[in-house]
Amino acid sequence: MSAMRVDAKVVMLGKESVGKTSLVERYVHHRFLVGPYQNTIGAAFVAKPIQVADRVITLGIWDTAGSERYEAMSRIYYRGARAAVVCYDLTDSSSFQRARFWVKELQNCEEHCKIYVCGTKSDLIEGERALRQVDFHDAQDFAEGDEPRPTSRLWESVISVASFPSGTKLVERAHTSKLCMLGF
Ligand SMILES: Nc1nc2c(ncn2[C@@H]2O[C@H](COP(=O)(O)OP(=O)(O)OP(=O)(O)O)[C@@H](O)[C@H]2O)c(=O)[nH]1
Repeated sequence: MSAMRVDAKVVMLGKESVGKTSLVERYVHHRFLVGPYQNTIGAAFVAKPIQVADRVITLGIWDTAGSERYEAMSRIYYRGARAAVVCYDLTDSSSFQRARFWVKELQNCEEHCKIYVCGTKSDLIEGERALRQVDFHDAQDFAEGDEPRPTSRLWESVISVASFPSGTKLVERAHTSKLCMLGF
C-alpha cells in the first residue's frame, strides 16, 4: 500500500481540554462529539483533502495532546508544519498563557509556519459574559503583536468573521470553526 501524500502539515496546539480535537472533528467529520471528555494521548493524525482553486491538496492535521506531560512530543509534531492552530479557551486565562508559550516557541523554531490563534468555547460566554477570562483586545493585541513575526490571524467568532485592518479574522466557536480559513 502506498503512503498517503500530504501536501501541507498542520498542527493543533494548546492547553488540554481547550477543544483542539473538537475543532478537528468539526472540520473533518462535520460533527461535535458529546459525551465524556477523552484527552488525546500523544497525538492523532487525520488527512483532509481540500479544493484550492483548480486542484486538490491534502492537509495532514496533527492534533496534539494538550497535557504538559506530552510537551516534548508536541515539538516533534510541529516540526515542518506549514500552519499551526494555537487554541485557548475563552473561559480559562491559563489556557491563554499556554497559547502564548506555543506561539513564542513556533516563532522561534518554525520560521515558515503560519500561526493562527483561536479562542474556543464562545457558546459558554454567550449567555454569561462574566465567564470570559480572556479579553478580546488582549488577544487581538497579542496576535497582531510587536513580535518580529506576528501571528497570521486571530479567530474568535466564525459568525462575525470580522476582518481587521491587518487581515486578522476572528473565529470563536469550536462547533462552527472552519479550518479551511487557513488560506491554502
Ligand atoms: N461548550 C463547549 N465545549 C467544548 C467546545 N469545544 C470543546 N468542548 C468540550 O471541551 C472538552 C475538551 O474538548 P477536546 O476537543 O477533547 O479538547 P482538546 O484540546 O483536544 O483536549 P486534549 O486532548 O486534552 O488536548 C470536551 O468535553 C468538549 O466537549 C465548545 O466550543 N464549547
